[in-house]
Amino acid sequence: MTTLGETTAAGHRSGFACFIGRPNVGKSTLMNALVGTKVAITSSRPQTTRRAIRGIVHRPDAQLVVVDTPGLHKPRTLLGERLDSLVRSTLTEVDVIGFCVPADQAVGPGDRFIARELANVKKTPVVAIVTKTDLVPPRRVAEQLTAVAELGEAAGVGFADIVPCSGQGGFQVDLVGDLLIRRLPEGPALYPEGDLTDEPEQVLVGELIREAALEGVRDELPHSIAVVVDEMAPREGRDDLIDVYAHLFVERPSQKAIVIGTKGARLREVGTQARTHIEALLGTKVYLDLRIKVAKDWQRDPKQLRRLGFD
Ligand SMILES: Nc1nc2c(ncn2[C@@H]2O[C@H](COP(=O)(O)OP(=O)(O)OP(=O)(O)O)[C@@H](O)[C@H]2O)c(=O)[nH]1
Repeated sequence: MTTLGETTAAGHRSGFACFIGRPNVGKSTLMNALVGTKVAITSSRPQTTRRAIRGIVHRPDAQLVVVDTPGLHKPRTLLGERLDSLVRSTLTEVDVIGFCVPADQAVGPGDRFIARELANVKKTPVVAIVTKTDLVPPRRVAEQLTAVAELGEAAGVGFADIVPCSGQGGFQVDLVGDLLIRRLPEGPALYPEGDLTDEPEQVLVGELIREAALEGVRDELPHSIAVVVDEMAPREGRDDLIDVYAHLFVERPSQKAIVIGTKGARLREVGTQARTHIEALLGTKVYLDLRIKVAKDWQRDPKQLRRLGFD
């Protein structure tokens, strides 16, 4: 479904990265600084992975896709006995990991816990990033770089690089990008250039809604249901909520009544079920605005078919 970019020039690199670190160490800020725009999420599903995509760094020589590590933003999970399996599998599936440790706090048990976990992920290179350097004097940054190097040695993680940066201040953000990209395999762009919203994901979301609507309906109705996702975007000022606006089309008013159900009960159920699945797909909370419309005999109308995505 995704059109691959044409950039297959020799030496072009592409792949996936994730950031890991204690809560509040500046992972999201750094990700957004790297991507260059405030993309809370653009979520697509490359190959079979179920990771939500946080953003894509497009460069002439490389494409770096930053994926989310679900759960790690939540202190309870992070400081718990173990990382959940989803996070573990993310760590093994990406090409490079950025391990964030803030410059303004001493290396502590939380960092050591993560470092030990990273030591188990043998195949994936880890770039250690000392974040928030703008908050401390240079001497302190230097001390923290040493402390992080020692942390790596003690835990048995061989850091590929250790780099100081400030996502907020824009200090060495490009260098962080360079160091991550250096660890990616050679390959063509995975997403079209400039593409941060992605239609394929919208198609998948539409499918989830259709699936929920089909549950329990019989006869010819399933073929009469089509879903179009009109818009999907992060809620302004929030990076943990995505608004999804969708229309569910049926062919006749009688079908509309069936889908809506008594006092709207069925449509509400469809919405709830679809939302749960979309949230699992995107790895974030979702507000779903689902409306139903009659598109008379759309299956026989070429114009309607095109509009509903059946080219
Ligand atoms: N001074 C300064 N503050 C920063 C920097 N990066 C992040 N912050 C601040 O630190 C706080 C946490 O930043 P986030 O980017 O949300 O950190 P996070 O690691 O993604 O946090 P969780 O999602 O909770 O794990 C916010 O108040 C940011 O504004 C930085 O480079 N310098």
